[in-house]
Amino acid sequence: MSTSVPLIVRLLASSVSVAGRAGKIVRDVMSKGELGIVEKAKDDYQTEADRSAQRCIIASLSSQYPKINIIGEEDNPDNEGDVCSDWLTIDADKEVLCLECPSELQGIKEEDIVVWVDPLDGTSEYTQGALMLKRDPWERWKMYLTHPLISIKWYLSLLQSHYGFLEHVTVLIGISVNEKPVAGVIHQPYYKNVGSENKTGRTIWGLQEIGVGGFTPAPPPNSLIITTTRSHSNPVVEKALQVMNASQILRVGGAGFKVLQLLEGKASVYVFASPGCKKWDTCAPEAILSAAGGKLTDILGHNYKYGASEPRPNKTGVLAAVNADLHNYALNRIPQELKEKLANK
Ligand SMILES: Nc1ncnc2c1ncn2[C@@H]1O[C@H](COP(=O)(O)O)[C@@H](OP(=O)(O)O)[C@H]1O
Ligand SMILES: [Mg+2]
Ligand SMILES: [Mg+2]
Ligand SMILES: [Mg+2]
Repeated sequence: MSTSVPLIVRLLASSVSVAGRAGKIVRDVMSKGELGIVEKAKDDYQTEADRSAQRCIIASLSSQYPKINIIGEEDNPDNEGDVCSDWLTIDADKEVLCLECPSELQGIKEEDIVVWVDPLDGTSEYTQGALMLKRDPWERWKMYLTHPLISIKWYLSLLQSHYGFLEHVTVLIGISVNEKPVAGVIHQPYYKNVGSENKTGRTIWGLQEIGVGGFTPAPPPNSLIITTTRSHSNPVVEKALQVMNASQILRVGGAGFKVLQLLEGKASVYVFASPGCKKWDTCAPEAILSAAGGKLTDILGHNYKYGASEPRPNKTGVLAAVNADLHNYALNRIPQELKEKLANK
């Protein structure tokens, strides 16, 4: 790769390639069927796919950009240095390499950059998607035959909903400079490309001032559609949803997938009044959403900072929208009392 390409553009191009490699690891772990689930905390799981994908991403990026501070979600105490050569990816996406460098980022050095890695966003949906894939096809038919009350239609819809969860899974690589997310990658390992392209997965990228790529942006829906957590709700999260007066609430997994829904016109606002999300969940989605003209802040309307010493939790929740007007609308609807509750937690 030519070093005449500006650092931030090279790093984004490398991140696009390595996110695709990590996505393949995520699919391979699922195909082998041994997920190696570890419960890190209540409602917080890690699988072999989270561990392996993170090792692949961190080893690949740090071998090429040794002075960049790379922070990943998972602790991998036993195997930090053990990465097979097949996982080391030094390719760079050719289309991204041709991008212009934003004027503000022309002189930056590796030391100025912090990369936030979420090797698998939507782990809860990944493990639940696995439940259905693991079942033996013969067992499925036996289940149908021995339960005459279960209609084929009902069974197919159940199957579809579990397979559907895998679509929520993403690999997130967020690039921040001077505490601000400036570029990012969301890779969706289970996205099904329709039409002539016979490949699974897609990679969306964004770069400040330049724009977004890897998908076709769509205008927001005509009515207010909110996207929120599927697996980490609580009474405060629900209260913040009730006050929105939305026409529809979509409950899906992962911060990456929810921001994809905003970018693709499936939803207009992402509301999560909980301290559960961390910097690696929001860095890449925020960078891409801002590059597309959207906005992601906490529930109080403040920007998160992405310096290496910042606390990992996004303590005051997440509020994101496809544009500043909708963000403002949602911000004004959240009661002060609820904002204070999160701020004082
Ligand atoms: N209460 C909670 N405890 C732990 N993690 C939480 C959480 N609420 C949200 N998160 C994390 O935030 C991300 C998005 O959550 P959700 O799908 O509920 O919107 C997930 O990332 P991971 O899947 O990478 O762990 C999830 O684990
Ligand atoms: Mg996790
Ligand atoms: Mg995550
Ligand atoms: Mg994760």
